[in-house]
Amino acid sequence: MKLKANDFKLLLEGNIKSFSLNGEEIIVEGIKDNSSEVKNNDIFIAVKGHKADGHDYINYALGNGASLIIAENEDKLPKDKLINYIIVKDIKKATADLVYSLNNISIDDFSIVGVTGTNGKSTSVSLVHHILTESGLNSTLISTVEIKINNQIIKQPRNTTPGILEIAELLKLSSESNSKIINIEVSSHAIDQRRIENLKFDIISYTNITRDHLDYHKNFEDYKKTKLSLMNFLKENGKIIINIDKLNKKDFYSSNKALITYGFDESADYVIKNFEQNIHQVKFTMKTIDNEFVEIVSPLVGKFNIYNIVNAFIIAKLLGIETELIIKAVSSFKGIPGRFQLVPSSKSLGFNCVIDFSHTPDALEQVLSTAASLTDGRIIIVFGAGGNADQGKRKIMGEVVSQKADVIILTNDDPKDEDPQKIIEDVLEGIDQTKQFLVIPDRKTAIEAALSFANKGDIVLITGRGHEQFQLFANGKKVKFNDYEVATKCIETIKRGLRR
Ligand SMILES: CC(=O)N[C@H]1[C@@H](OP(=O)(O)OP(=O)(O)OC[C@H]2O[C@@H](n3ccc(=O)[nH]c3=O)[C@H](O)[C@@H]2O)O[C@H](CO)[C@@H](O)[C@@H]1O[C@H](C)C(=O)N[C@@H](C)C(=O)N[C@H](CCC(=O)O)C(=O)O
Ligand SMILES: Nc1ncnc2c1ncn2[C@@H]1O[C@H](COP(=O)(O)OP(=O)(O)OP(=O)(O)O)[C@@H](O)[C@H]1O
Repeated sequence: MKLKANDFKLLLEGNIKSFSLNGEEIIVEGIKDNSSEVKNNDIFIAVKGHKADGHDYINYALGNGASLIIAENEDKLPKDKLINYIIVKDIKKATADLVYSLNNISIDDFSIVGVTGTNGKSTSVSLVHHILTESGLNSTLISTVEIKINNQIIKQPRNTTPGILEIAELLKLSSESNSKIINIEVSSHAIDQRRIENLKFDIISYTNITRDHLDYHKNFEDYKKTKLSLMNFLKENGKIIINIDKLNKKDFYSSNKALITYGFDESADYVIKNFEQNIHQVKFTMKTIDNEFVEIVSPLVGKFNIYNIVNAFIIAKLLGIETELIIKAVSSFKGIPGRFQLVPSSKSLGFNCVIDFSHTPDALEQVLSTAASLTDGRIIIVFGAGGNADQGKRKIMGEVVSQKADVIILTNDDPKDEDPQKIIEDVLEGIDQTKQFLVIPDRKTAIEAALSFANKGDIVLITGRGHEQFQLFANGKKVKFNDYEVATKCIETIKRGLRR
């Protein structure tokens, strides 16, 4: 594609501070914001980030063949050569305007569903995607666990919500596959960093807002404000869905037309009733906004998952799916890996082992309460806290676990760049040391210990890392480690020992 100065003026209307375009036309093959990905005739967008400043890589991008530099800071342009550049006031707006226009992506062609909240995003969007595809509709899923168009995996996610250029690429691919419904998880980081620039949501769903990511956000109020600001991206006739048991209606648009509520609270538009569960399934009744009574059976377990199911039900209804189809699809959705995932082989040892991704105080509380309601035996938990993340939540996680578990084994999660011992000490501050507890930093040994302690009827909960495949240590060290696989192997070893 060849673009002239006037084309850029139109595309970046009102955003240009200064520019210098040498020659008649600029050849544009692609748009990149990472210098190492730049190829001949790509535009390089220089972004000042949290770790690095893209402006420092302009020379590198030019060396890779960039045909044009778009940046915010004119002082950082190379002074020793004649280059094509445009200085803009707002780099995120410029990125979104360019990438969507040059790829002919019209946001209005899509129905975009955004799920946000501290916990329950991946489960909710994945279930919506399952309901849509089971009902014969094309759908795109953008989540922490996977990125899929219909049943085809497109790529492994790096973030919960990808950056502007990656979202644009996924919308383009979706369009080519005739998938016009986009289900995307929206993290608070993504809202703050404007990764969702130019998107317009048909539906925005809030699962809950509890403590997390206070390493990034100044305080809880700032975190909540960021989450709530997602409503600015709602289409004019869009809908907001909230869990009324967990969130305050007053924080959301007051217009009853836009807001749909669910919960056990009788005042909700969708009221959950008569819930019962065992380790394999939940069953409940739901009174819908149309006063229908719907019976739901799902292999997902836990009261928190009932919320996720109802959330997905409402989204699917708003997208036009028939109630009967939704009920059928919900009953066949086995969940996503590492979310209250049962390790079936533990059954033969007389106890249940469950892998769960809880890594916030609220998620731990939900999962421990669920486990407690499912057994008269003990709850043995293997848990830790992640590095490079909210340090203040560690003590609270220790307190929650002390209140709800019978045996606590404190271990390493993903320490990342932090000293694992320091993380353990932060969690220990919250642990009730009169409880039965052990500190076993090596995660495999901790899992082995928990599984060896378990008696008939107990539940062993292994939390914090869910589906993750690698344990992350300092200096980028990655060690293959999946909780489900490790637990399965340990159970096999215990069984072999018993047979001898
Ligand atoms: C702190 C943070 O959130 N960073 C995110 C942010 O990166 P950034 O823009 O700040 O990037 P940076 O590394 O400072 O670099 C600045 C610029 O220089 C460029 N650069 C850099 C190096 C180089 O050699 N050449 C070059 O051009 C980079 O491409 C970038 O454009 O924007 C990137 C693109 O969207 C994200 O991938 C990246 O996520 C990092 C990897 C991350 O770990 N983020 C976590 C905190 C996060 O976002 N988590 C949330 C949710 C988690 C949850 O739900 O629990 C998520 O949405 O994933
Ligand atoms: N609705 C909910 N309320 C509270 N806790 C929940 C809820 N749904 C799931 N959880 C807990 O949170 C964990 C992560 O679930 P899920 O992946 O769906 O959430 P998420 O918001 O996408 O988190 P992440 O972005 O970190 O993956 C689960 O393993 C469970 O412990």
